[in-house]
Amino acid sequence: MTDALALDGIYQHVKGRMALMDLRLRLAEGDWLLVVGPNGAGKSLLMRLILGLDRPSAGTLRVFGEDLERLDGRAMRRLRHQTGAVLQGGSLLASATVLDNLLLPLRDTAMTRRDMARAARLVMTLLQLDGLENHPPRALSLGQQRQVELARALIHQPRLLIWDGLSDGLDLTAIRETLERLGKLRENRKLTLIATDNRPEILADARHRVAVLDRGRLLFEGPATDLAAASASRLELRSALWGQP
Ligand SMILES: Nc1ncnc2c1ncn2[C@@H]1O[C@H](COP(=O)(O)OP(=O)(O)OP(=O)(O)O)[C@@H](O)[C@H]1O
Repeated sequence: MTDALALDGIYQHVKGRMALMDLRLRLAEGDWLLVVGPNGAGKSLLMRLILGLDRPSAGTLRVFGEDLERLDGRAMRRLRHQTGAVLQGGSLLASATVLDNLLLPLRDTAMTRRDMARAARLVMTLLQLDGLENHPPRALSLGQQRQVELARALIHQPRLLIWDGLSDGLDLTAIRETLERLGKLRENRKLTLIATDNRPEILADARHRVAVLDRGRLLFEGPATDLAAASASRLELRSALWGQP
């Protein structure tokens, strides 16, 4: 079976220094990976590479078997359609309603207005946003705005979801509940998820794979259940997670 994601020897040079070093990673379809690391570890840079927004300085990156380096514009657009992204910094259009924000990814598709409305209803119900369609984003809480961004990233039924900054606008309970809701998409459609955060607390009850990134290096990658044992014997891992030995 084709991997959802395969990174081999990825390096990224940013403004005179190496910001990502020799990253190797494989995810099967339906795998979920939480990437944790302190500020500046390189999480957002990595997400941008996976989304094809930046190109790596070296190494190979395949998404659903496609080598991003070799894709022409058309193939990249096709691949982007299989991917949804929630990035840091908030990205909702302030002048549009929640519904119009949600429909943005469907703008250039052949979908009918009716199918679009159905797709919007599905993601709004999944993320418990019903009733908010005609509100402007500023009328929503930060957490609701984040959920709208998430709904927009899911409206075209992507196979891969990138969520950079789980705790932006959401507390640990809201993150857990949201991941549980997304679990339906994993069961029904084999959604692959890569999510990042700088708070190791989000790993407390993680049931999936986790990775620890620190200063551009992947210090750990594996089942969440193996992390405690690994960090008990590795000072650098404890220090990356908790900032102390
Ligand atoms: N456009 C840029 N110009 C210069 N340096 C950059 C740029 N983007 C990222 N960096 C640097 O690359 C490193 C990794 O940044 P990145 O944003 O990926 O970290 P992060 O792990 O996502 O951090 P955070 O948890 O704060 O979001 C940092 O040292 C950052 O300063």
